[in-house]
Amino acid sequence: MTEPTEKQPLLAGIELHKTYGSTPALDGATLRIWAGEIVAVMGASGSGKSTLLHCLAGIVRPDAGEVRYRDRELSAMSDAERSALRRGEFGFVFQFGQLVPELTCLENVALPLRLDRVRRREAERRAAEWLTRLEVDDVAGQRPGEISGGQGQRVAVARALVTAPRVVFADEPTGALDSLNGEQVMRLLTEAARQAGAAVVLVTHEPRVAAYADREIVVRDGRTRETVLAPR
Ligand SMILES: Nc1ncnc2c1ncn2[C@@H]1O[C@H](COP(=O)(O)OP(=O)(O)OP(=O)(O)O)[C@@H](O)[C@H]1O
Repeated sequence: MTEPTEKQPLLAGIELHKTYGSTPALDGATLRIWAGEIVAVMGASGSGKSTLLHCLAGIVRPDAGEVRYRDRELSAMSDAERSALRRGEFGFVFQFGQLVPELTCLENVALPLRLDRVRRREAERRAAEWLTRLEVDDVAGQRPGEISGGQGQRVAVARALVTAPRVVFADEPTGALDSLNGEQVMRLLTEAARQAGAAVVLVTHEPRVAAYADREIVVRDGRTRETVLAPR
């Protein structure tokens, strides 16, 4: 694969259309993500934000339009290739951390590495480093049911970043948190992603959360519109 350049985005969804039954979710949405940038996808409930994120991440196949990661078209990949791409290059954070309740926080963060056959000791060493970066090393030995929502989201961010992804998809990562915890999660998520050089696609309807991004895209009735190009 060629390196993304100034002229080539890392990830692009072009003229995406997606209909669920008779409900149009995307109606010609276009979004280009450049390496290392943080993009907020905003819009009203039901406007198509999550569907756009799922198409870009190769989770949902658009009815029309194309999604390109570097120089590869996702629809031309086999399911196995797409899931390898998601595991190797992408990280995910959702509204409710979706940590495995039976595992400790350390084991949760180490899990993606273990699935990639990294040996336990090495996986747990790297997981512990990420818990420290997200300022939740003190909950390493606890299970998700024993920690707060904010701590859980920080553990989920650590798990998303532990595999050194090129793109982190975050769908309302602070949606279940109060504003103080939400701000903390956003600060740590964006600092960690910038340090790691990962791009972030951040779906949110909160302007305060979107303020952490370099750029905002608004989705309305399944179509995208760029509003702000803020200098860093
Ligand atoms: N799996 C699905 N099956 C049927 N309809 C769906 C499905 N996913 C989304 N939709 C519909 O597609 C439209 C866009 O939904 P989407 O979840 O992408 O919007 P959103 O902007 O992320 O909304 P929210 O902010 O409420 O999460 C909505 O009308 C929704 O009801």
